[in-house]
Amino acid sequence: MTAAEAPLPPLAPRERTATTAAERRTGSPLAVSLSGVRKSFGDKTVLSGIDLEITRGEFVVLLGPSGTGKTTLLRLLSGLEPPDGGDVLVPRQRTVVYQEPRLIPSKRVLANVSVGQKRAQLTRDNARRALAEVNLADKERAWPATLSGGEAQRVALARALVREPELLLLDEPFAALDALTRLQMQDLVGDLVARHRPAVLLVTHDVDEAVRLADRVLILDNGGFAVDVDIDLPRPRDRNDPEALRYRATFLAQLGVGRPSSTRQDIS
Ligand SMILES: Nc1ncnc2c1ncn2[C@@H]1O[C@H](COP(=O)(O)OP(=O)(O)OP(=O)(O)O)[C@@H](O)[C@H]1O
Repeated sequence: MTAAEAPLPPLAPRERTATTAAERRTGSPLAVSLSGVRKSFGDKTVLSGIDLEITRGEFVVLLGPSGTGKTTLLRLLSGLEPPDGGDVLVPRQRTVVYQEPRLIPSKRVLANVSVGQKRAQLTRDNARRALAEVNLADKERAWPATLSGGEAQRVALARALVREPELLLLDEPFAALDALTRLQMQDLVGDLVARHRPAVLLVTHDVDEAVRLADRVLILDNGGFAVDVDIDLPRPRDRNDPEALRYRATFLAQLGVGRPSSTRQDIS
């Protein structure tokens, strides 16, 4: 079963009568709502009552020390992992991009982009448009094995885009790329998200990536969010901007790197 088919209840923002804090803050309808979500593996509690709202078009980056539950939270949102308790409301149209592109070696690039889609829902034209959006129009007949790592990851992005997700889940999608390609991919993803406006949850270990891309940064620690802060910086962002450096230093400190621990109050 694909994530898009997983049996989680869809959120229907237009049917909501009450306006949530997140909707008031951003002016956009809600895409994700978690309430009191708990998850343990054996006697290890990973998520101990998570509340989270993400609005349509909001780019949320999730940081946290290794093993704190970032991927578990992403898997809950994708529908691949059931919660032990609490409510998970996500849109039906959601898709995940992973660290590795997960292309089908025996299918050409265009077929990889449209894989799993019903003919009625998706024409080859849509797949071609998505490939053009990731600057790979000339690769539609290429085999995955002939692509560079960055190209393969752009095909994975096109495959996600073509589904027009309301929720885009990104699980360290740039982690395996070289530094220059990583920066180019960050810009590309930033542009694509601005154009398509899904809600986004990006899991990463890269604090610079968080400051460059996020509308909002969460740091997961000890089963809950130690930090939940809006990144109030104009785009495109300059990583050497003093305010960007201040966010960076604060997040690193919260993650136990650099100066002593800081919290949300230091930033806002
Ligand atoms: N299926 C599972 N069975 C048992 N334990 C699990 C399972 N999935 C995750 N865990 C445990 O839950 C904790 C959180 O794992 P998770 O992969 O979500 O962390 P993470 O923050 O994404 O880590 P990293 O940054 O290292 O990728 C870890 O201690 C992990 O060993």
